[in-house]
Amino acid sequence: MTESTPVDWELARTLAYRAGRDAAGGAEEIPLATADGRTLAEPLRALTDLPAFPTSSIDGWAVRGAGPWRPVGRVLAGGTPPPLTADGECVEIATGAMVPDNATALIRIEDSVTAADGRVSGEPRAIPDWRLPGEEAHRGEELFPAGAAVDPAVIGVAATCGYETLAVRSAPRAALLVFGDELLTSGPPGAGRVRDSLGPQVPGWLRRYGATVESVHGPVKDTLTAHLDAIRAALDTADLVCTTGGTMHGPVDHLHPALTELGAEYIVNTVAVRPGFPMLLARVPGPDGRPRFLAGLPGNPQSAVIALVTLVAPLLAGLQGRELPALPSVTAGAEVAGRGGFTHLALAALDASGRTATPAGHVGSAMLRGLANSHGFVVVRPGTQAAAGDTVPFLPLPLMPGERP
Ligand SMILES: Nc1nc2c(c(=O)[nH]1)N[C@H]1C(S)=C(S)[C@@H](COP(=O)(O)OP(=O)(O)OC[C@H]3O[C@@H](n4cnc5c(N)ncnc54)[C@H](O)[C@@H]3O)O[C@H]1N2
Ligand code: MOO
Repeated sequence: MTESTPVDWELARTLAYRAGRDAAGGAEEIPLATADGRTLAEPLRALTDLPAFPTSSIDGWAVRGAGPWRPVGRVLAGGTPPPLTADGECVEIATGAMVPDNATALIRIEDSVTAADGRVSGEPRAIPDWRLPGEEAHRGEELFPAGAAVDPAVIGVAATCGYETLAVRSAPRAALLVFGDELLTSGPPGAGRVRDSLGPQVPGWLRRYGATVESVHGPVKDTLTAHLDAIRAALDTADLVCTTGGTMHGPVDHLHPALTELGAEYIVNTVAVRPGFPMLLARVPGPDGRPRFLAGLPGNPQSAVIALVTLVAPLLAGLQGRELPALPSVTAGAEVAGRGGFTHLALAALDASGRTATPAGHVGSAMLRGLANSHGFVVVRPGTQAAAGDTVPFLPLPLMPGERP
């Protein structure tokens, strides 16, 4: 039986993050439109001035000198206009069109009058109605550093600059193995059997933390041989294998013996956190010599999610070359008990302002109802407790906008 001293919760996050960062994957060049959710492997620099040319922001007239002006042509978006050659000339100009050389002002169509002889008069606005080259960015300027998350807006900026592809970190590949002969994969629970609630749930969390999910298998039979075979097969294609259940030392808990057999090295073996303390993270030699990781998530479903937010999220952040996110502070909406020498992660829902977190109900480690009604966890550090009104750290779940009322 493997006895170990639980690692402080903050330290466990840091150790998981560093392990990921030290093994961060290579870079790949992928089409821009497919880069959402990835991480920049190199700084993104402006390829040209932005805008790249003086650009009209109105429909109207580009004029030279004092009016009235004689129209000598028309310039539409996409064209390259000839210069205005003399004072008193103007061209009709469309929004987005390149402003001709020698233009001294732009006049909005609604601010202009065209006389019977065709000449145009009018007043330019006080704030010029065109955008100058380099107003948004200068050629070569760093717009986002390496390690920045790519989101739709970043993709938009890259497209504006003229990129077709982006150099991004390879997405970590994850696999999930569900242990437990008592688990049903269909129908309602009863007669000693429970439904597997982690096989269907964990892949979604892994994807939200930036991993691709290569395979999900389970329930894996409760024998050491079956565990070993399943872990070895998963390691063939995955950088990270997550297992659920079997983290303790019961008669059919085979994870620790399997890790010994595989020559794994513990990065974290049990964490001083409630719920979730039997969680673990190990480095396993991969078939190609590159390090692979195994995260042992406890079988109790809420504890499994706590292991994801505690160990797997930082590991994946590190593997993707991202920063370890700092925890925001919120106000506790009610008292949150401490857990002695352990950190307490208490499920809580944020109010509409996002600043006050009120502890949820139905938060037993075997329950998921509290999780599904929470935005994350209030963090109560060892030897402390939180009173209503106290400022406390908050560990958010990776939710999408609109997923909680
Ligand atoms: N003697 C002790 N026993 C236990 C302790 C302890 O300190 N001393 N700690 C408890 C804690 S805390 C946890 S957490 C669990 C962790 O156990 P395992 O990781 O070995 O998980 P299992 O024994 O396989 O399962 C525990 C529990 O969770 C249910 N389960 C498992 N997998 C799933 C799943 N995919 N979907 C839904 N439910 C699942 C399983 O049926 C058990 O009820 O150990 C405690 N015991
Ligand atoms: O991790 Mo256990 O409760 O702490 O379920």
